[in-house]
Amino acid sequence: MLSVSLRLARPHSVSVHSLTQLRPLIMHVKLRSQNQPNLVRTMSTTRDTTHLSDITKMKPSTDGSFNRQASSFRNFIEPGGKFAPEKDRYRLYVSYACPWATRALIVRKLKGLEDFIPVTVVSPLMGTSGWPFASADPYPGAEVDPIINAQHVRDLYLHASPNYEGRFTVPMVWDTANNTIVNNESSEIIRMFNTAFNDLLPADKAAIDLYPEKDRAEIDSINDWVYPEINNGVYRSGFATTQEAYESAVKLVFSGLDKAEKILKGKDYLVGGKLSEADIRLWVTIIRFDPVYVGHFKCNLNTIRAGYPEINRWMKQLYWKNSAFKDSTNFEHIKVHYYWSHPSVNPTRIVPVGPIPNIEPL
Ligand SMILES: N[C@@H](CCC(=O)N[C@@H](CS)C(=O)NCC(=O)O)C(=O)O
Repeated sequence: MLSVSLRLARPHSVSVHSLTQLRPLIMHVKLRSQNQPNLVRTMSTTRDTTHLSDITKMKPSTDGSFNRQASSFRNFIEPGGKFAPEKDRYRLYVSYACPWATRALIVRKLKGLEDFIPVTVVSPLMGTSGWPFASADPYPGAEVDPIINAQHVRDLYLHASPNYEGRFTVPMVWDTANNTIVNNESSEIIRMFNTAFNDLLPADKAAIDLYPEKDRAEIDSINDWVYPEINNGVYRSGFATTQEAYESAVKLVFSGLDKAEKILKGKDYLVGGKLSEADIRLWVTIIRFDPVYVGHFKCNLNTIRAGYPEINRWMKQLYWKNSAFKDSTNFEHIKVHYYWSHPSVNPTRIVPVGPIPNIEPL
């Protein structure tokens, strides 16, 4: 059975268009459901960490709203620092499903860092032990961990910090020189990638600045509402456990989209007439909106394609005209992850077939 799903592996940017195409995926998902160990022996510990990795054990606040935990590893790669920029010293761990990880993938590619910072992709089937590598779940497109042969992302966290009590999230940047985690906060990872390696990069890549001094105030002011209202807003809508918490979250999502629609009217970019981190941070949520958030997270007051023509145009242009965006997007991993990995939201784990297409042509 295992070899069946491997043989049917498809290139990562192919989207699921029909029931026939979904079949191998469904077989894989069934297999995976039968194999969910709660306690996994890691390189450094055998303590039960399911309260940190099992999303169904996540506690909402008393009013039913979802609160995201702050990231724990907040070091910076910088010239002259403990974490100096060096080729092949750092590894980026990602899920193609995850919007925060996609931020890091896009910036890595835009800055030409593929030869400097290798990437490892996890399986989209995040279960009770968190994100699995291909050795634990050989899902098409997933990879094994080449550093410590971790079975799950949590093994790396516990290797770096055996008493770690946070969540085992991606994206995460690993330092092979010190065998530790540098950073697991995407907003900081993209800032590091934007500048830290500039001295090692060819001039054209070093010159790319996604957070230019002159536009910083405007980028910051957009990020300040895009994160709570849109990026995290969709999660607050989907993970709400009371009607009131859901309704206030979903309304905020759409008021955020209304603002973005106005700003993008007749424009290709949010700030300064050029691509910036503000575009990347908004885009990773918008690309998932119609395929996942409308249904799975109940953000269904409208869709991007029917209700937000300016956002839709901006999203499509970035996807179809800039390979950093398209190559960082894997609709199959995105859809399967959300619909499979949140059993409290979708207990049947059925993955909807639509929308078709996942993104419209230009
Ligand atoms: N603040 C983090 C959030 C990252 C995050 O929440 N990633 C999710 C996937 S989209 C994750 O890995 N969740 C695993 C878990 O919470 O157990 C960032 O922006 O980097």
